[in-house]
Amino acid sequence: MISLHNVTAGYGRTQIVDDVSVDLADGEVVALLGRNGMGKTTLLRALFGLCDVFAGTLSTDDGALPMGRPDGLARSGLSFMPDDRGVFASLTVEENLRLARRRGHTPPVDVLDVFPVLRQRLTQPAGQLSGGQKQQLGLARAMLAGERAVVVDEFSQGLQPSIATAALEALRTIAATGVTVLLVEQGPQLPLAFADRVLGMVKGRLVFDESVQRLRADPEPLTSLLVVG
Ligand SMILES: Nc1ncnc2c1ncn2[C@@H]1O[C@H](COP(=O)(O)OP(=O)(O)OP(=O)(O)O)[C@@H](O)[C@H]1O
Repeated sequence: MISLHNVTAGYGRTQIVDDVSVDLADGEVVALLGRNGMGKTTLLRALFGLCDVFAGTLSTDDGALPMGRPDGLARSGLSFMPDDRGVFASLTVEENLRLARRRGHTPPVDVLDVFPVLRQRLTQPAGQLSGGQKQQLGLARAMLAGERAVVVDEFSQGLQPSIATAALEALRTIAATGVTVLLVEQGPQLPLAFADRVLGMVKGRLVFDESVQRLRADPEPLTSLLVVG
């Protein structure tokens, strides 16, 4: 279990994320949804120290995790793909992948099978990749590094639907080994097909926490969350 307690965060004096608490189970695939500007990215950034954290804690069953310390979280097996994808432009695809790999940890998927274009471009600098290819490299890196949790912002940005589906199938396989997966996604389609649970954010607060099983039967709450009223 990964638990966030009373996380409040923002930029400078501006508070964006407002007192967010949530538990994420081992092996669970959770989608964080909400309209533009509601604070989804800021919540993920808070965990990994990429904005100002005013209050809150992050913990697992084993104890507290160093919220806001990307190096400490990486050592604890939490990986993060930020919205700019977090790849090293001057390093080759192969070097980017090698740096993400954790010693002693082999994910249950071969990322080069999930993203075949990366195999063709192993020797190319990541900076020369297209936007969609960088997204695939960022996801591959997150999959390699996430021994305990994989956290991904703007999951399907720039991905062809078939690649997004392959990536989600891979993340499900990874989750089946007990890794927690948390994804920010724009639309409801992929979460409804692949996630276990949907969290909804409005104006920095989590206002919605529902199993996908229930949402498949009645998607109306999702529509209210995502459509500008
Ligand atoms: N670096 C920043 N400095 C100040 N305000 C920011 C910064 N980044 C984002 N914000 C503001 O924080 C609020 C929440 O933005 P955030 O990116 O977290 O939302 P989001 O739900 O992820 O939306 P989107 O899907 O558009 O990325 C917005 O009002 C945004 O303008």
